[in-house]
Amino acid sequence: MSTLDVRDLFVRYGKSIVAVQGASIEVREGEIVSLLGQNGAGKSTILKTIAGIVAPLSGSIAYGDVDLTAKGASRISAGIAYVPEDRGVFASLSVGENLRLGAVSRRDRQEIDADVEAQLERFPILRKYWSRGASLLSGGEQQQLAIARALMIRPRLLLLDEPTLGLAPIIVDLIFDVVQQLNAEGVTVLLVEQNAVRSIAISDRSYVIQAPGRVLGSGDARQLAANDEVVEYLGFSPLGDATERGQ
Ligand SMILES: Nc1ncnc2c1ncn2[C@@H]1O[C@H](COP(=O)(O)OP(=O)(O)OP(=O)(O)O)[C@@H](O)[C@H]1O
Repeated sequence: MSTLDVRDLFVRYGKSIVAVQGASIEVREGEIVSLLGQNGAGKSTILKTIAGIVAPLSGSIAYGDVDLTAKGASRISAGIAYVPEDRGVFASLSVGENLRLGAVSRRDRQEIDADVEAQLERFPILRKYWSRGASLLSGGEQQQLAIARALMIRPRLLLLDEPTLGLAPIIVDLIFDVVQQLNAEGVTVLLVEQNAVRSIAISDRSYVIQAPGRVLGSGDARQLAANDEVVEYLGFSPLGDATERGQ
């Protein structure tokens, strides 16, 4: 059982911008956990630090017995895949080339082919546009490509940053469905989302993050709903009962 254990994380940009201030987060194997909060709360920075894109000032990040703050710690070897908010697809490459790039660290050619096929089954639009330049895809199609590419490392833990941001409702439904499907297949998911209602509904637990990068409260929908500060900050009760405020 590998648990992602983030403890007392502090992250600064430059000398003066404190983005994360003492956040501690735990994601147990098999869970869907979401990080919720307003713009600028520090959610993306927490995810980027776990993904190794940003270095923490202090604090520890461990996945099972792997110390992810150690120099040269490989997320890919640890089984961690990251889908950034900007999706990070290579605009000058085709859909197929982008997808195959996700397996660049692997040598098992036949299994890679099988995994490509599995992703094309999961996301039929990628089969349709296999040879098309990735820059020609819509935002929702690019998001599907970004998730499919991340899955090509066969992650045990998937980090998703705002996967539904700016997408049409039907694609938002598809992405939330995919997250649940992947979880049912055994992938642990840490999700940063603006869509707090949908995220809480599919998550085992959520962390509500308040600027600058502090955990205001955490737990399942019932526990969040019992926390007045969290309900006040979110502007609604996660249980959708009579305590609903402003939404
Ligand atoms: N590259 C950067 N350089 C300087 N400051 C940054 C940088 N990235 C983020 N910040 C600042 O760090 C704080 C946390 O930002 P972060 O993006 O982590 O928040 P967030 O909760 O993910 O918000 P959003 O939902 O808007 O992405 C904000 O004050 C933001 O302006």
